[in-house]
Amino acid sequence: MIEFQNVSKKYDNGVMALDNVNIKIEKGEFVFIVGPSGAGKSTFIKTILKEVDVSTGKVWVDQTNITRLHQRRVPYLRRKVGVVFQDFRLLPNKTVYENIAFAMEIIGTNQRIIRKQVPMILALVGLMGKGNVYPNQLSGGEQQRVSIARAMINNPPILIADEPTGNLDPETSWEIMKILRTINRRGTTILMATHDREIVDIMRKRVIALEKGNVARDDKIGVYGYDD
Ligand SMILES: Nc1ncnc2c1ncn2[C@@H]1O[C@H](COP(=O)(O)OP(=O)(O)OP(=O)(O)O)[C@@H](O)[C@H]1O
Repeated sequence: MIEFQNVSKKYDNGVMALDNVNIKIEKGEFVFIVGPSGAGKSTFIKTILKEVDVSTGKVWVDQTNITRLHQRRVPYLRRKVGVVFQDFRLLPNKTVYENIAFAMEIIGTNQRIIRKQVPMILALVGLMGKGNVYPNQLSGGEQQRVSIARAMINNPPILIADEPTGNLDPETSWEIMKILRTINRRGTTILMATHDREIVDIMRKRVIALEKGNVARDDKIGVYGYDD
């Protein structure tokens, strides 16, 4: 589903953010990406979204070599990868329903389908009946649920979650993890970058640790393994 073959990324300032990275992630896996600050986690994620171009090596996403992908094709790549961020990134002037519907409108889905699908995804994330409220009327955990709903509404095969629990208390974080686990069990490949030790240690999933741009660990059932 995702493969990095000898991938290096050197930024213009000379920083080697990824240094000969080889990683293969199969369809349906749940993978944690951990590592100290500056280890290359964000660069790794941005590479999959083609927000950064690699310096050398090849990146495959859903059977496409995206290192060769024409800029014109990038929107199609992004449809295959839902993304959730620590800070939710919802549109403040749109309701919950409109935030999610917007993700369907921009790919040309007709309103009849949107009206049917949005309530279904709201039910999946446990927000039934919240379609008409605005993001600032919701708790952090609820906003993150909206952001997951928006990321999943077009049913991408891959979901990237970049520190999705970073702004949430432990109890709310676990509610979010339950939703991600449900989505994963339905077949979506999930990649989650995190600094949350408890979650990584309890979930017992594959853990890839990046350090200074290198894969320092890659364990089928791994642990967080840092003191921060
Ligand atoms: N646009 C950029 N230009 C130059 N250097 C960059 C750029 N983005 C990141 N870097 C550098 O590349 C290295 C890896 O950064 P990256 O953001 O990928 O790490 P990270 O593991 O995501 O860190 P954090 O946990 O703090 O988010 C760091 O040394 C960083 O300073």
